[in-house]
Amino acid sequence: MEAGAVLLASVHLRHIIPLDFDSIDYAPQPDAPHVASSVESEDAQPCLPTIDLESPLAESSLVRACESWGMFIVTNHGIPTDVLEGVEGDALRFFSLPKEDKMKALRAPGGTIGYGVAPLAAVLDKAMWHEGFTMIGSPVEHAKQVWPRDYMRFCETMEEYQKRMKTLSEKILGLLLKNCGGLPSFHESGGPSTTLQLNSYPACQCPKEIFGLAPHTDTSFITIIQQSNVSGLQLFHERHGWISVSPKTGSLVVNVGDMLHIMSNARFLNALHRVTVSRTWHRLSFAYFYGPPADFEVSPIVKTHASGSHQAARFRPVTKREYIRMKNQDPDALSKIKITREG
Ligand SMILES: C=C1C[C@]23C[C@@]1(O)CC[C@H]2[C@@]12CCC[C@@](C)(C(=O)O1)[C@H]2[C@@H]3C(=O)O
Ligand SMILES: O=C(O)CCC(=O)C(=O)O
Ligand SMILES: [Fe+2]
Repeated sequence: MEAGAVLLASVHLRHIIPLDFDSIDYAPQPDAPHVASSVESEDAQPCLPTIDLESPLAESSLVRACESWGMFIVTNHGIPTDVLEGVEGDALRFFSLPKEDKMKALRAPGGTIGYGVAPLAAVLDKAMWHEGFTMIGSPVEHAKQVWPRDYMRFCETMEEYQKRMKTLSEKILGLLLKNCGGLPSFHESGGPSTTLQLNSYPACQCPKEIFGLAPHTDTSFITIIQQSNVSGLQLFHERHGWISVSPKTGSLVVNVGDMLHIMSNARFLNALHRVTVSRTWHRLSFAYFYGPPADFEVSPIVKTHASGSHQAARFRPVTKREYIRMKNQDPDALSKIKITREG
């Protein structure tokens, strides 16, 4: 068998094609039942920090939020309302199409872009009440399959959104890393790796029996999430348990991914989060992932103490490519690169 055929055979289509949302035809999810009921009522919950990016205190607030939560909300982020509304409108236009039209944009086996379930479903071998459309830059090849004559509008909306999100990601990371040399220039390594993922979670008759997205951490440095006005996103916090991150019109959610956790030598928490589904409402979200180039070696930035000695590195250097390969085999890839010291 040729290498390509082996790859094709090893990626089963059931790990790409979303569920049939008109039925409840999925295997029992033993660890998902009553997920929603394990969350405290929203009034009793602590609030995630909200950070005004135009405030003179933005830098210190961002650092504190990453140290204590790994996730925060940003306002005054500079993304115009029409850009936010544009992506929501065009995503809804795509996800509202009949399934056979969406299937024209199906992700290729082993590929990363196009329509399909989140790759996490294959890693965990778990059904999720979710469909996604992933793009890196222009989605033109897939959009053309779906709308042969009218694909440009969708592409322009998505390209503009990604341009704005890249600038915002670099602003946030620049502030976060200001004290330790700033965001590295990825120029010579081919630029940062960036991806936009449109997420759709249709209304579900049995919302307590299945996740929209099962608990996970993102691989990125940071992920910027725009939510439609339906709740569902939850963050795990060691002291508070699962807390809801409710949508607030015009604001964006930012979370720390594994790569920034590693680069900050575990100072910044990588956010463990999940998505629950609603019996009544169709929820959409748009996640922009900003990470290092695939072959750029990410190493912990360690502090030098006043005495001249260095803080110990808690992880060995790793490229995103190698890390993803490990994470695809075991979601707890961090433990594989942890440096343990005896004595
Ligand atoms: C750039 C990416 C990050 C992501 C894998 C992907 O290639 C595109 C989808 C992303 C996503 C979204 C849902 C959760 C997640 C773990 C998954 O399965 O697909 C993330 C991936 C990630 O952060 O590793
Ligand atoms: O739908 C959401 O709010 C979060 C999506 C998410 O976690 C992801 O795309 O990685
Ligand atoms: Fe995520």
